[in-house]
Amino acid sequence: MTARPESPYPMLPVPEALEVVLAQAHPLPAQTVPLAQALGHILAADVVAREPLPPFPASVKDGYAVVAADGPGDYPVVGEVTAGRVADFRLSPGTVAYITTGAPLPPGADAVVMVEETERLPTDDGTPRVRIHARVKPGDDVRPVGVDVAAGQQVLAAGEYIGPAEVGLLATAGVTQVPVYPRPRVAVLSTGDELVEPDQPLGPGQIRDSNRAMLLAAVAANGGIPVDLGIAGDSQEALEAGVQRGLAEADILLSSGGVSMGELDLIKPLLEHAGTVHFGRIHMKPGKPLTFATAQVAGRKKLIFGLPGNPVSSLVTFYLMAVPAMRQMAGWPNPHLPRVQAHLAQPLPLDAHRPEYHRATLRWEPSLNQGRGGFLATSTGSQASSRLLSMRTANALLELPQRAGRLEAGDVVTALLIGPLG
Ligand SMILES: Nc1nc2c(c(=O)[nH]1)N[C@H]1C(S)=C(S)[C@@H](COP(=O)(O)OP(=O)(O)OC[C@H]3O[C@@H](n4cnc5c(N)ncnc54)[C@H](O)[C@@H]3O)O[C@H]1N2
Ligand code: MOO
Repeated sequence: MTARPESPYPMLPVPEALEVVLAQAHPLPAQTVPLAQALGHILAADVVAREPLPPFPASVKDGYAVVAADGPGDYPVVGEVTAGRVADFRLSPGTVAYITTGAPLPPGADAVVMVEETERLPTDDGTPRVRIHARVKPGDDVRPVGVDVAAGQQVLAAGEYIGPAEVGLLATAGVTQVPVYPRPRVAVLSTGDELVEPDQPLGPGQIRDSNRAMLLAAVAANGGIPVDLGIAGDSQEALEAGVQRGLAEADILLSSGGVSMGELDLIKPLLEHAGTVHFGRIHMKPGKPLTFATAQVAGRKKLIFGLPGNPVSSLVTFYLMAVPAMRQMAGWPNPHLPRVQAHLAQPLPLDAHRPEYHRATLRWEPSLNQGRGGFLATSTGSQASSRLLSMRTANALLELPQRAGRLEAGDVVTALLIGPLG
């Protein structure tokens, strides 16, 4: 009797595999990008404001600049200051000046009365007059110099994510060349003789290549720069050429297909040859044959994920392993997918042999937790690795334990977020 074929690769638990991946993923060398391209990057240096904001005492309201000690009464309006101008006069006690929101307070004034607390009076000599109804204190409705941002204050720290507010703070500080960690370039190669381009009719035995379009989109959606390597057939030469091109052009290479036990599953041996294979199987479903390798190319370490060919397996393992690696290379201090608790909307069968990452759609349900609210997880249905419809509308992967039996509706599980909670 001959020995049964068996994979030589130990099956790593997912948390251990993720540690192995993250130990290899290092932030890319920092660069400078124009402010208009900074969104979505991680800042690589602290940002300090040189000037205070506001740089002058500024009115908070549309109304009248006054000397607070004057109190309510009728006053001549001796001038006006609108935002962007400065007063060419000094306000004396017993007079007021018209002012708009954001305009510099004229010298001599120490407070603002909003227009709703005043009344225009008829004029006899051409000088406008106003009745002030409100009593104000010095400083009322005035933003002192530096109240929003002090000169020398640190407004952003290295390691922070640049969202819209941070773009605004960079603009406030006058930083138009922004030090950031670049987005990783991620190349995507589909493998398999059965694959044709999505615009092709299907011949016998053929299917359309869905993984490449999907993974290129997933790379872009997760902050990477996608690089399309096309389809490589199941030959050593074609695969080798695809892998070499990916390693030359990108920081991370994603291949899909050809990593399990078939005679044409050539990716593992090819990666053993091209670099170091760190693991060749993980203890989970779907995506058991995920293979992770690194290669040194022109002095730079490249990461390679041999994703399983089944469309669901490739996308799930992309989220679990490649997204954290991409984030770490892009400078994220915490590269992990966010995790929340969710209540099951229906019973779910468990797998006795592997922990499962069950695709589900999470939404906020106000009636959960005795009316305090919580996330309700609705399964996407049959979880076959080939059924991409099981990823449709999924914004979470439920972390189901390896065990016989099932979970019941209402049971609480942890969920990794892979999409917006819309
Ligand atoms: N004897 C064993 N067979 C298999 C095992 C095993 O342990 N022993 N593992 C199974 C598991 S789990 C998975 S997952 C798959 C992964 O297989 P491969 O990575 O080798 O992928 P392929 O065999 O090339 O393809 C699998 C499946 O996916 C389709 N595919 C591949 N690429 C694409 C693409 N770009 N777009 C759409 N569909 C694609 C392909 O046609 C196959 O149907 O292996 C099991 N087998
Ligand atoms: O792990 Mo495979 O992904 O079950 O189909």
